[in-house]
Amino acid sequence: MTAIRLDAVSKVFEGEHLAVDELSLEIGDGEFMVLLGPSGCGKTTLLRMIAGLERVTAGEVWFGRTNGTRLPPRDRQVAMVFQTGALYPNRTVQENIMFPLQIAGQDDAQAGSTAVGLAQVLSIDSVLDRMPRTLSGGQRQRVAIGRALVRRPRVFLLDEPLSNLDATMRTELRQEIGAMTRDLNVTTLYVTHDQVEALTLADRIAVMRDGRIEDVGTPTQVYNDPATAFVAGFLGTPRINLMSATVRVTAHHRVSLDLGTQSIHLDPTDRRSLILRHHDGAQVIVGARSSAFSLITDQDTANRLTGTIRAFEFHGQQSIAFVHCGIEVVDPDKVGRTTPSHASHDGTHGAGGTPSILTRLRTKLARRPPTALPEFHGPATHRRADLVVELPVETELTPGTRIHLALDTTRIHIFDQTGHRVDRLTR
Ligand SMILES: Nc1ncnc2c1ncn2[C@@H]1O[C@H](COP(=O)(O)OP(=O)(O)OP(=O)(O)O)[C@@H](O)[C@H]1O
Repeated sequence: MTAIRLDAVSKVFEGEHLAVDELSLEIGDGEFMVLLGPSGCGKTTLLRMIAGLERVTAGEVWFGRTNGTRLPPRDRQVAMVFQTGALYPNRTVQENIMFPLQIAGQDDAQAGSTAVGLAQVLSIDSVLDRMPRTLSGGQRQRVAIGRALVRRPRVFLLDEPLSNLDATMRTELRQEIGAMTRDLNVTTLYVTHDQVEALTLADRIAVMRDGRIEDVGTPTQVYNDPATAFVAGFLGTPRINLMSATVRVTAHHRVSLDLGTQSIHLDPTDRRSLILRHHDGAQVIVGARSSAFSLITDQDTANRLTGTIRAFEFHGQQSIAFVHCGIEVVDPDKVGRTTPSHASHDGTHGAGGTPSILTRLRTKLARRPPTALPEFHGPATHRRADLVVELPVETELTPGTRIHLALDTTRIHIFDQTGHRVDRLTR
């Protein structure tokens, strides 16, 4: 069953800032959904609209079969934890956790014993009598989580709850949050811009950009089969290489991807050949993760790219080479942003055919001078033009060395000029 359904939800701040743009999303009962996206894409705003802390400008928020769009926060059975869990400074840990139960009318003994039980699960039972100011950041977050969960909410919302913790504490608490929410079977929406948190915690990830969702799926789906170049670029370290290419089709329907000074050829049996063979001359973007390349010595290998090492870094488990191949490399953050995403379509009309605030806002945004918008191809800085390649740690290369790389074409993704996949497998 669906626990939360967002139906074309939008938020406009101060009459002109479109923070969330007709966003639709369903979260299943007991599901752990992670909302992942860069700073400012609207994650917190969306969470606050679900909690009822922010009014929606348009669209609807459903909790199961109840339309909760206009419900006051206290009637939504939603609990929220923020970046820094705000605690009552003059109450002990136990008093903080049991407080929501007391407010709900439970007697002190019962509320106290529930709080102690939850504190044990959260590994803070040894600090029950301490005041918040004497706790570490991680302990404070645990108390905030305990206080949020003590009333068994229908929906648990977490807004970057680990961002102020050190790396060790982050990993520890991350695992505990995952285990606890699954044990309690509480529907959870977790906001982060950290891809590791998203990939490790989520049942499904929704990747947000500019107030919209670009992709939703399991961690494996969004990582291995991303919907857009932006999603491909947001997940994975090092970031995926996006190469500007032109499709070339020979008389025998052999497809190659012309990268400017070099080219790669697709196997005739590769399904991408079948997709691209009718698109001779089309401009595409080829996505290849750094691990899809390997260093070769044989100059005759098909799909060989030649380049010069610009920088070479030791990363412990592997080495990373920055290779100048003379190929135009595309910035994932800029693809598909030639116009503001929210200006690209209209259609939202108020009653009686009057353009709604969203339609008027989109028109206004579309009229802005193009100088305000990012360019499709950024200036070809040296760094942007490098391919980033993962090599075995024992490899030793110095800047200036000329190398040959084989590209495993079965692992590439093909995007159109707007950054949408043309060779998607799943979903
Ligand atoms: N109260 C407000 N008034 C005006 N603009 C706002 C308000 N709150 C948020 N915004 C704007 O809405 C956009 C989305 O903000 P939001 O905080 O939801 O993003 P976010 O993805 O959560 O970012 P971060 O990861 O940095 O917290 C931003 O451009 C932000 O400046």
